[in-house]
Amino acid sequence: MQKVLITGANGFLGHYLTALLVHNYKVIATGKGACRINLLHENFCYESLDFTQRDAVEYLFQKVKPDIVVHAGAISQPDTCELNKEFAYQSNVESTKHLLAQSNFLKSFFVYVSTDFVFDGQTGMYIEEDVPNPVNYYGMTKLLSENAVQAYEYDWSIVRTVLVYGAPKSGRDNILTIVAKSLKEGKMSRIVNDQVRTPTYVEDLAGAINTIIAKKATGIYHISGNDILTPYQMTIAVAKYLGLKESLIEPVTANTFQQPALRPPKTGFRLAKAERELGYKPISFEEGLQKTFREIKPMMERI
Ligand SMILES: NC(=O)C1=CN([C@@H]2O[C@H](COP(=O)(O)OP(=O)(O)OC[C@H]3O[C@@H](n4cnc5c(N)ncnc54)[C@H](OP(=O)(O)O)[C@@H]3O)[C@@H](O)[C@H]2O)C=CC1
Ligand SMILES: Cc1cn([C@H]2C[C@H](O)[C@@H](COP(=O)(O)OP(=O)(O)O[C@H]3O[C@@H](C)C(=O)[C@@H](O)[C@H]3O)O2)c(=O)[nH]c1=O
Repeated sequence: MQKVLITGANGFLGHYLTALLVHNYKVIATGKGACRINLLHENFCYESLDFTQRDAVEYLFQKVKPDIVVHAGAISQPDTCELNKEFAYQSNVESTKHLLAQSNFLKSFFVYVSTDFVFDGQTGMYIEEDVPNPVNYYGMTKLLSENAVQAYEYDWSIVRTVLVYGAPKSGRDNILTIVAKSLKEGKMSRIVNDQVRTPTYVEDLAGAINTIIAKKATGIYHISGNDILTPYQMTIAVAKYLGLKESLIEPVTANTFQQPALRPPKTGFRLAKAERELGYKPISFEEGLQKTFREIKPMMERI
């Protein structure tokens, strides 16, 4: 059975990816510090790994010799990256170089999880061949990482995705669950209505990465949902779905919603290549909402 090493396994995507890949692979889930994955499976093991530490990466790769590496770990908060550029560079770029260097000895298949934030958001609905032009430092670190991956001598794949949502098992939260909690508590939320995204249900993303590994599909793939929405439209759909007060959500423009890192105004992906080559078919945003809140209903009822 082939061995897959996953970075960022304690994260939002990492948790779902680990739970999916254990059905077909020996999974070495890695993260900083202790394991936060609630999973028991004969094909699952956890190793603590700070991937900014070159020696630690070398040691682990010599120990486990992965056939496949999925690099999902990153500092995934754009504002944190904007305010801590050296830390972001070490975490998001140098780490990738350490992982690629060790993968090179093993000729491992290298899968890198990237973002719509490599684009400037001027046109939106990007295809894989469009030219990146990041507008914030997070996007720059992800693009620099992509460039390192594309120089890798053996098989690689870059999976770009957009605003991932779902029931967080660990790792970062997402706008849908953040606003759902505020609505439940009767608090106001100010949500931008002049940014455009194609939000991605986390299990669709994990499923696409599983397919890419199974097919050893190389190159760049855009993986997201099909529905084109503003964050305001997404959160109004949440209020409607949960039967909570839409009036608690105030639409604002991005320039009044001061964030340290600029956001690309219009992103979103065209999915023709993933549909053609991977048979990728994402669920609708409506279905994604249902899945998300069915999962976290017990937590919502405790608020
Ligand atoms: N969520 C989204 O909307 C999108 C995410 N992406 C990309 O998808 C990937 C997964 O994102 P997501 O799961 O949402 O993010 P999370 O922040 O939930 O997960 C990232 C994980 O990386 C880990 N990590 C950070 N630095 C290190 C380090 N030095 N050594 C080891 N582990 C480290 C974090 O550890 P710890 O938990 O201990 O901090 C965390 O568990 C990222 O590469 C992100 O850029 C792309 C587009 C959209
Ligand atoms: C929390 C919050 C967010 N927003 C907006 C900002 C943003 O455009 C959108 C999504 O909220 P977030 O904080 O998740 O925004 P953001 O950090 O921009 O999310 C990004 O994460 C990284 C990892 C990526 O790679 C990107 O694809 C993107 O998903 O909602 C509001 O309008 N009001 C709010 O209170």
